[in-house]
Amino acid sequence: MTDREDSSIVPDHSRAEATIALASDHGGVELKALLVDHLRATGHDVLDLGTQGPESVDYPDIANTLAQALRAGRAGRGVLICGTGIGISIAINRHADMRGALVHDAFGARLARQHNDANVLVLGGRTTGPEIAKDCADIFLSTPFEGGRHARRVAKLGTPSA
Ligand SMILES: O=C(CO)[C@H](O)[C@H](O)COP(=O)(O)O
Repeated sequence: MTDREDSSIVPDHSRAEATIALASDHGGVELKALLVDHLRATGHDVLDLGTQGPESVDYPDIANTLAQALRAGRAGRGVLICGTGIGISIAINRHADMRGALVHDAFGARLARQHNDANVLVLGGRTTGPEIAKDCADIFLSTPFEGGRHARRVAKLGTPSA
């Protein structure tokens, strides 16, 4: 049997692409746990990158860990959470290949995909309630990018000129 015939050896990139990576600092750890359970219960493959407890950790480190996981192809999209979502949003958007969208409602979650082709949903664990967060995650993960005029604008995000 060749490697190509043995599915245990050939990496399943389509499965990794469908995987959702989640990560939070201590300010988002409870909401992350809730979303991990929710996404698994609704049939998603989930990669939980921590943190796992109340100990204080630094949100830039968490954002960098998630960026590395997406870049390595371990997941196709990410969810990041800190207390407000602000710090971890700033941190993830320092990576040129990451488009993190700090979202507070369903409308923002939908437009973050349709217009911005965001690959990382950012939430605030101390600002967004569990039902709204689940709604945001469901919409974010099921909404396609519209392309067209938005593709031109998204392309410009990668080439700041001033
Ligand atoms: O929201 C955040 C960053 O934007 C952090 O979660 C927050 O600053 C952590 O604060 P503390 O150390 O007081 O728990």
